[in-house]
Amino acid sequence: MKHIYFIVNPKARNGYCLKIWERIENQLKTENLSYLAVFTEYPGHAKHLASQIAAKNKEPKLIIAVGGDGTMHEVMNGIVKDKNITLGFIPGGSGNDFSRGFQIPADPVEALQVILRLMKREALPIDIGKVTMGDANEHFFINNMGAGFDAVISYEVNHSRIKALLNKFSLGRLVYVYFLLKKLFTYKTTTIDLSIDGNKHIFEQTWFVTVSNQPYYGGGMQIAPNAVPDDGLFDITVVHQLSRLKLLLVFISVFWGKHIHFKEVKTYKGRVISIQAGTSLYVHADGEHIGFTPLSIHLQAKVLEVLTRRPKKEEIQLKERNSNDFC
Ligand SMILES: Nc1ncnc2c1ncn2[C@@H]1O[C@H](COP(=O)(O)OP(=O)(O)OP(=O)(O)O)[C@@H](O)[C@H]1O
Repeated sequence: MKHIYFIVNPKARNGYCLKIWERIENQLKTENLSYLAVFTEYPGHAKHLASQIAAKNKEPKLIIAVGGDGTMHEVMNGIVKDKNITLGFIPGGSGNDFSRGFQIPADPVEALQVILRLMKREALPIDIGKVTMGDANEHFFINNMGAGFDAVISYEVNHSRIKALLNKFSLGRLVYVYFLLKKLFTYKTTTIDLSIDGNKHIFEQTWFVTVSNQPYYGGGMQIAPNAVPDDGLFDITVVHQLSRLKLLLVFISVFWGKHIHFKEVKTYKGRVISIQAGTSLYVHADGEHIGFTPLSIHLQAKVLEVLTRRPKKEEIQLKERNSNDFC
């Protein structure tokens, strides 16, 4: 049996995650499991803790991030080069897009029970993205990254007091709507040079570009409804040449993944992507601000093992083929 470690961000969901952890701990007592739990003390600490755990010895370990997508992002960045780690996630944040995309229950105790069941089976090896920017650091993403308007919004969200206020009333997801409306009338679109697997595209008046490994971001928006995390491809979405008013319409449709039918929304699939713009654009990875364009992204195929209820890509394809044969 793998050693189990929990990395808990007590500040996720503006402190509510600590209460979530107490519920999980109570459940763990009834399961009679041996585990170690550590708490983050500052931004970036989850990455440090995860890499320390991974470096302890070469035995296979299960690390479970308890927090939001930012916590999962940090934990993943801490262990990405270690082959002996399986990652799990218990949603304790405000957005929790990892759990949506990887089919982990929204209720933390249910999520724990699912994880404890999944750990007895094979984990799913998934792709991740490596972002290379002007700085010396490597940044990896597990859900998605974005450059432009969406990254400005996620920057504002993460630095706002309103998030805390809305979280108090369990309305944390609305904070994205608030900042979208706030920035909508002042944001300046720009020309973007996008290269996807060597094919060059130029987009005028671009709002943003996202590169997705799974469908969800921004607290439940299906920005890339067809993204599959173990297919060796990213789903790229470009939103450009759109009036401010129509952007609102597109925004509403994103919750159902219907935005891809607008002519101003372009979608591609690819492995190696570079993004350059006339001005330096804000960039986020998994909703965390990581810097500014220009940048390049390389897909790392099936390098990370995660606990998920998502079937393997091959199983989904087989099911689809069987149901087509039946029709
Ligand atoms: N002890 C701490 N004190 C302050 N900030 C912390 C601490 N531990 C982690 N953080 C920071 O908290 C931030 C938010 O965490 P996280 O994204 O997990 O939660 P969230 O914002 O509530 O959820 P989501 O990203 O799903 O909306 C991260 O940027 C992380 O670096």
